[in-house]
Amino acid sequence: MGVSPVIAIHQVSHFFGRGRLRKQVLFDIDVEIYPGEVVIMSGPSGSGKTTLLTLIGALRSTQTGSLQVFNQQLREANTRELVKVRRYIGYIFQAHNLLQSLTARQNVQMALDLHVEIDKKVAYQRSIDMLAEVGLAEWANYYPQELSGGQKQRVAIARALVSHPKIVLADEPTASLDKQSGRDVVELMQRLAKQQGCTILMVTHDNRVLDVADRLIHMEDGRLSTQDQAFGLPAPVSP
Ligand SMILES: Nc1ncnc2c1ncn2[C@@H]1O[C@H](COP(=O)(O)OP(=O)(O)OP(=O)(O)O)[C@@H](O)[C@H]1O
Repeated sequence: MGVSPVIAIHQVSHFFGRGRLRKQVLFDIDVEIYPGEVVIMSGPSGSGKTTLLTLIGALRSTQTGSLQVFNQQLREANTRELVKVRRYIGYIFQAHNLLQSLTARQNVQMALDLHVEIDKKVAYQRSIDMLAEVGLAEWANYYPQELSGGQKQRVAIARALVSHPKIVLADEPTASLDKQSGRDVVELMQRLAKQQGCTILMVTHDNRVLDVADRLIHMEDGRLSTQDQAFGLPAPVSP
């Protein structure tokens, strides 16, 4: 028996607006993503990448087709089911949306608040350890405005990974970072994901980081095309 996909999307379309303003932004999306894969999605601005990411993240309702995450069908799922799915997903979205009034450690620990089974002391220690993993041990008690862009992005990564999610969804995690910090951030995500065995789906325009992917997928005008291998190389022909 083969490994089952952690994300299975079949014939998913998406529409925004109503009546005359109704506009289709996703067309018959079909894709399966497997445990432990690092998948990078590229594509022009406005092509529908963020929309697809928020559907997979159970942050928006699936309107048509079938979208299964951890074998849970998200189309017509109720709030309780959606919340349950979200608990196993780490989100790294644009502008890192850290809470300015919380320290780096508190921002990270917040992600564990959903997990009532984790004792507060354990949550505290795990947050400190996770910050150390991303190279910010010394910065745990600093506030976001005291950190550089790259450091803030690393706090966001620590927050996304501290609960050991099964899936990490990242929307342009290297935006606003210089070349080296962008590289560092992506390699860090890749390393931590491999350590924790989680799946990463990352949207990026940044050609400099494509090589961390196991697979590239491309969105254009709401349609997804896939390539079997990173770098768009043709698949080897079997003898
Ligand atoms: N809440 C919304 N209401 C109406 N239209 C929307 C909404 N969100 C996105 N759109 C439209 O849907 C299309 C796809 O947007 P989406 O943000 O998914 O693209 P994207 O590929 O992520 O772009 P970018 O790379 O610029 O973030 C765009 O035409 C956008 O204007």
